[in-house]
Amino acid sequence: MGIEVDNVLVVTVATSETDGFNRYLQSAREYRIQPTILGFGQEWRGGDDIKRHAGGGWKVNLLKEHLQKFKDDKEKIVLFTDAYDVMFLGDLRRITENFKLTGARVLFGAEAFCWPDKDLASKYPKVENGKPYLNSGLYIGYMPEIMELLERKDIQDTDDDQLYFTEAYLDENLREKLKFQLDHESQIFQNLNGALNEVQLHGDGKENEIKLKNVITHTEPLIIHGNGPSKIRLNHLGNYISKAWTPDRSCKHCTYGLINLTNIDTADIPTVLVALFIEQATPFFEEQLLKIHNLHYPKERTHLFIHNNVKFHKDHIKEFVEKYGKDYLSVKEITPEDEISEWAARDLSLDQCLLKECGYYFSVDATVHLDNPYTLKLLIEQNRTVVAPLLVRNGKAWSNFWGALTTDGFYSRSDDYMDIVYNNKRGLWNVPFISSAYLINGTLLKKYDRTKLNYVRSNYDADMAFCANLRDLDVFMFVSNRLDFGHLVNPETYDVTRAKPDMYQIFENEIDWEERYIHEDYVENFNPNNTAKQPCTDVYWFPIVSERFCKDLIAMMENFGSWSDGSNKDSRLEGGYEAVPTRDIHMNQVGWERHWLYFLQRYVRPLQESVFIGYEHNPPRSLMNFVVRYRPDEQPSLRPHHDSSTYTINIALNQRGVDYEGGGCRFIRYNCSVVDTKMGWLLMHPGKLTHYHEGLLVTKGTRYIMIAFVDP
Ligand SMILES: O=C(O)CCC(=O)C(=O)O
Ligand SMILES: [Fe+2]
Repeated sequence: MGIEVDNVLVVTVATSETDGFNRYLQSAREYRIQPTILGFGQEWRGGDDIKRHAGGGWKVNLLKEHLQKFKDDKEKIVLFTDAYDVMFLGDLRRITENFKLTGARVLFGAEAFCWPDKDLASKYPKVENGKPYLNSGLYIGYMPEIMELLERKDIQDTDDDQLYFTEAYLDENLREKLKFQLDHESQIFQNLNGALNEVQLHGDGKENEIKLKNVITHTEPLIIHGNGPSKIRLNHLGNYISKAWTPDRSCKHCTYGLINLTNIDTADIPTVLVALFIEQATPFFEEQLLKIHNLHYPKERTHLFIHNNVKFHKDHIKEFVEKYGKDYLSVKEITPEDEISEWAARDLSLDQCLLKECGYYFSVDATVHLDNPYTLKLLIEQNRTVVAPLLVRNGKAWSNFWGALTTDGFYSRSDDYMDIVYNNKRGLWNVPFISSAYLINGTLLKKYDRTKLNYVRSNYDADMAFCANLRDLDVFMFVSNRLDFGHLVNPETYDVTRAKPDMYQIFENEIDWEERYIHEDYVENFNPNNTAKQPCTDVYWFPIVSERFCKDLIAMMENFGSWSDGSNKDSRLEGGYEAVPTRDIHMNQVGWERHWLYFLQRYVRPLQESVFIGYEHNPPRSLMNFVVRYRPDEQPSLRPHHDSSTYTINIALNQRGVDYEGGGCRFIRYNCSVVDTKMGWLLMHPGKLTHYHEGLLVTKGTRYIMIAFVDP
């Protein structure tokens, strides 16, 4: 074709560095295109709102002025594009080749809507295929024709540029004279508005590039323009196209603009305001706080802002602040008594960040567990205006981002949502909604005050309002799953009217539950190099639950308080009679039976199967599940007996020598006692025939054990 790409002048207008502008530049760099940027650093003069196409005459005037010095170069080609909502998808050679093939001397992008004056639609020539109407965000042409078009008549800065070019195009004589055409079928220009269903992504393994195809016109557009309301879709496509993410699954745009905080003196590390929001009672909150505290980021560069709206968590916050508060640069605490709403508190936290001249703002909700202590550092190093770590409820598709939006701004699932949530795809994703935890660069807070950047909007909750505002400001929201950062706990069934409500969360938040309540050495029980401890014949001894479990279970029982009276009459049992009564409380009396049975199946059964080989009963059946209390002045011991079980488990809930003296379990046939029981360890023994046993005398204090008669 004989076109020198350096004879193409690529021009755009951008007044400031926005996320969209950075994306535009990155796409240009990807195809070795060097655009000239007009208007940079200036106040926008082209009318109210660049995005709505109203106005924009300034762009025409800037270009006209800029081209003066080139206007005698008749062979020069001018390619004009908008900037904030445009990406290059191919290089200048392909763009100019396709241009030449059209035979036009001036070629504008086409779109589905006649804008800004829809009454002009009837004046347009009919087209068979493709889009009929002119869009002025993307165009290309030879210098003489472009100049003639630009100089056709005066245009005010605030006049509408699209109307200006439309009028020229609708002038049939001029159209003929300038060989002025529209790219109806997107040979080069893809305006996205009104064409959302026409474009698809196709992986091209050979070129290791994901290509945009127009499946209606069967073309591969080379420049895309997210005009009007199609920006959200462009943001989505932009995660892939322009080699942002390649078919070999590498995230190329992830590494763009990274900064490095390693080897920086602490004094030079940017300050961060960590804003913590406790808006509803949330399980495993103590761990949540510790994970924030354990972030590898200097505390002397960290401000804390805490909005606690939940009385239940007051003590957690109090303890935390008392213990660690002094480590931080500052701590600001808003309590439930302050009665400040979520949106107001979030607004306040942004102001607090400004007040402290923070480098970054990091918002974290009570449900967020930052398991990766490098999260904050990594997010800062990612160097985006707004970036969230991907957080997902364990084993669920519930996450802290939305991949797409409905037209009224609510949740909609993008085609890649599951792949991202399950980490089938790893990368940095520009999405329309994030929540729960996100980092904001302090420069954004300086740029927009609380009239633009806030958490208030009717019908929207605080998060949705904030994201809607960010979208309106064309600020990108990225969510990253380049690494694992943490997870979300599920607060839905958390019932703080119970004593120790976290104990009840074994189903909804199993992994957190396990982390807190299962003995740290539990997995060692399955280490093939270990043989199970056997303090008496066929009595096995396993670490199973944490000290916290023991304490919480005792607290659940003592809170309930109605211990049985130790007589043979027991209305809780089917027969109403207990031959060998203890002072006890059954699991079902504290609403914990279902949980306990699950615990038996999940944690106890595998232990049983590992020592009593060949006996399998899944799920284990157990009707008698209870906590026993021994006291010298109440019931201090239990006479010899058999249990109605295939096997019995007996968990020590407190400590001999600390909480009580004496006690233990004696197996009479073997003349063998286990007295040095260990908190959180269980004894497992056959219930009948061979293991006739008794509970030994407690001489001082209180002994608690947890008993289950499995498979009676
Ligand atoms: O005190 C003990 O350890 C034994 C308790 C017992 O055997 C039972 O409750 O059935
Ligand atoms: Fe027993």
